[in-house]
Order: sequence, then structure tokens, then C-alpha cells
Amino acid sequence: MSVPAIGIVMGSDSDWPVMEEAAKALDEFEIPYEVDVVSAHRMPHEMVSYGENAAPRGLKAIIAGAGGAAHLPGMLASVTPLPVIGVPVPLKYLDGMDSLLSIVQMPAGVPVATVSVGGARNAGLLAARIMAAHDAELQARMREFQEELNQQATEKGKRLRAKVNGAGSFGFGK
Ligand SMILES: Nc1c(C(=O)O)ncn1[C@@H]1O[C@H](COP(=O)(O)O)[C@@H](O)[C@H]1O
Repeated sequence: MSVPAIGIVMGSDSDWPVMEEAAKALDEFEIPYEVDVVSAHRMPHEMVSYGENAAPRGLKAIIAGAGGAAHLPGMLASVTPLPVIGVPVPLKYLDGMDSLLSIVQMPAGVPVATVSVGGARNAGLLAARIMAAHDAELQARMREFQEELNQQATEKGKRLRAKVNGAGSFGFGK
């Protein structure tokens, strides 16, 4: 793989089943990334070093996922000028509300773009949009992706109308 543009990091390898969706989204847009475990709580010095070196190493954004007392995204945001996207990972207890609130309630001045609980795919797509802001080709691919989404939603409407009222009924999807 070529030089990574996005860093996907998480508090533990147990977060990978959730965080993998961010990687898959970046794969779809052929955006190179790196993955690692970087824990603010368990390896604070390495975490600071990762955050401080992310921009000099050429990363353009960081996707950080963590569960429970999820301080990793916010702490990374405090030591890097790069955009940080936080993914609240749901654990066995509290349904991810703990992770969500830990990540989303940042003090003014230190933003973390927080996605939904378990929303790693959207984190990957948001990172792709960040890259696309300065890349016309990537932006065109993002528009194609959005068009596909539209077609899928339109098909869903068609199927639902056919099921409920028969195929001829009126609907915004036609
Ligand atoms: N929230 C954090 C941080 C951190 O924010 O620094 N480091 C690990 N963790 C989280 O602990 C959970 C359990 O981790 P283990 O499965 O390793 O016990 C994971 O969801 C991880 O993200």
C-alpha cells in the first residue's frame, strides 16, 4: 500500500470488528490508511507521540475509535492540528452511551467530529470527503457514490409501494 493518508487507531484490538468498517469505506475510495492500537489510558506516551507525529508523517486525518471511557479521540485532537473523527465503540454495558458522551462532549477549542455509536463506516466516508475537498477526481467519485445511494433509496420506495399499494401508486421516487 502507498503512503497512508488516514490513520485509523483504536483503544484496543477488541474494537476492530467495529472499526473495520472505516477501513472498508476507505478501501472503496482507494484511500491509503494505516491501522494501529493507540490507547490514551494504557500507553499515554505513545499516544502523544502518535498524535504529534501524525501531521509531520503526512497523515491528513485521524479516525479514532474507543469504548467506555473513550478519551483517545479527544486526547489525540489535543496534540495534532489534523481533523480527528471519533467513533464511539459500544461495549457490553451502557450500549455505547458512555463512549458517545466521552467523545462528543469536547471543550471548545478542541473539536472531534463524532459519528454515531458504532458508526465507523460514516467515519471512513467523512475522511474520504475530507480528502475529496482538495481532490477533484475523488470528489467526482463521492458524487457517484451519492448517486448510487439515491438509486438504492429510490428502489426501496418502489419496492415498498409495490408491496403496500401495488406498483402503480404515486410516490416521490416514481
Ligand atoms: N477507551 C479506551 C482507551 C482510551 O480512550 O485511551 N483505551 C482503551 N479503551 C477501550 O477499552 C475497551 C476495552 O479494551 P480491552 O478489550 O482491551 O479490554 C476498548 O473498547 C478500548 O477502546
